[in-house]
Amino acid sequence: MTSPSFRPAPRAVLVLEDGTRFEGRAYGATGRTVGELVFATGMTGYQETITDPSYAGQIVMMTAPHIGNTGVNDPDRESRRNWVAGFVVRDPSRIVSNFRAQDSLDSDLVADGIVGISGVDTRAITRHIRSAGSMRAGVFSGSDLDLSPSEQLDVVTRSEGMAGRNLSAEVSTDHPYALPAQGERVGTVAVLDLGVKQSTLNYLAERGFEVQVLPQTVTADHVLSLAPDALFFSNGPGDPAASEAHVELLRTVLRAGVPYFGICFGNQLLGRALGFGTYKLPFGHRGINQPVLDKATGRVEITSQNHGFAVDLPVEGRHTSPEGFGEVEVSHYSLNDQVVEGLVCHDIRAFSVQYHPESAAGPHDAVYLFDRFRDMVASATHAKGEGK
Ligand SMILES: NC(=O)CC[C@H](N)C(=O)O
Repeated sequence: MTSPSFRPAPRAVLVLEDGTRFEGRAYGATGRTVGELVFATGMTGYQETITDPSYAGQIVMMTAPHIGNTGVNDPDRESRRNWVAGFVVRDPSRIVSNFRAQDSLDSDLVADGIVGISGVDTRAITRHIRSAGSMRAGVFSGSDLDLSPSEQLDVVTRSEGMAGRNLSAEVSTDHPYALPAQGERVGTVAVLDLGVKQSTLNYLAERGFEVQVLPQTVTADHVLSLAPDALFFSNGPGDPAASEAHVELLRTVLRAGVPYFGICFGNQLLGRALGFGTYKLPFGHRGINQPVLDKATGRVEITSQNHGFAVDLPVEGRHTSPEGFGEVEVSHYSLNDQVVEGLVCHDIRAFSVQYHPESAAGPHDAVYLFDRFRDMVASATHAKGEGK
C-alpha cells in the first residue's frame, strides 16, 4: 500500500462539452466516464467528498493540488461507496502516510470503478468553469483513447446534463432501517434518504432521535402511518425541480403538522413545497470554508457546502407561501454571492439549510442546527401533550 511507484501512469484526457481538452494521466479506474464537471475547494476531506451521494452524476475536480496523502479508511466513509462520476486531481500522492489509512485513494477508486485523471492544470480548468459555468465533460483513458477527439466530444455532448435530472433512485437505500436513539429520547424522526450522509444520521441519533431511514420511493401515507414525531429530508444529487413526488410528499406531511428539518436537497425541496422556485447556479458552491450569515443572530458561520441549485427568493423580508403554509423567511444567506442558504417558516414548524451542518468534511460551526431541530420537536411533542 505504501510502496512508492514512480512509473508514469498511462495517458488520459479530459474533454469539456465546449471542446476544450486537457491531457493528463489515468488515475483510479481506466475507461470512460461522463458527468457534470464541478470543482470542490476543500483542502482536506477528499474521502468525505467522494463518498457523498450528492455528487452522483458529477465529475469532481479538487482545487487543492495534492490529493491522496492520507489514503482512505472505513470510518470516514459517508455512505456505502464512492459516488462521483469521475475524479480530477493535479498531483496524486505517490505514498500513503497516515496511521488511520486502510487503503490508497487510487486503489479505492479502482475498486468502485471510478475513472479519474491526474496531472492536469486544475487551476486553469477551475478558472475556465468559473467563467463559462459548470458543464458536461468526459474522461477517457485506456482503449477509449482510440476514439478520435470529435468522437470523444460526441460522447460528452450526447450525455445527460444535470438540469432536469432525478438521481434519487440511484443513491437511496432500497430498504428501511433504523438507528436507536442515544441519550435522552426525543422521539422518532422519519428520514427520507435522498442520498443521506452517515454523519447526519449519527447527529440525529446523538440528539435523542430514533432514526427511521426510508427509501425515496416511500409514500406520504406510509410516512404518516409510522406516526413520526418529525420528518427529515436529506441532501442528495440531481435537480430539485425533477423531484415533484418528494415535494408532494413533503406538502402532505407538513399539512399533517409534522415538524420538519431539511439539509441541502431537503432545503430546496422545502422551498418548492412552500410554492417557491429553484434555479441552477452558474458553478455552484462546493467546499468547506463558505461564509454564511445567520440573519437572526448576525453570526457568521463558516460552512461546508455542495450545491449547484438554489431556492429563488429575495434574502430580505417575509414571503407568503403560495401553497398556504403562511409566512416564510430566508434565515441564512451566502456572504460570497447572497444565494439563499436557509429557510425558516413562521407559521409551521419547519426549517432547512442549504449547507451541511453535519460538517463531513468541514468546520463544526453549524452543528447547533441539530439541537435546534431537537428543541423544536420536543416543544411540538410537549404542545401535543397539552392539546395545543
Ligand atoms: N448536497 C446536496 O444535497 C445537493 C443538492 C442538489 N443536488 C444541488 O446540487 O444543488
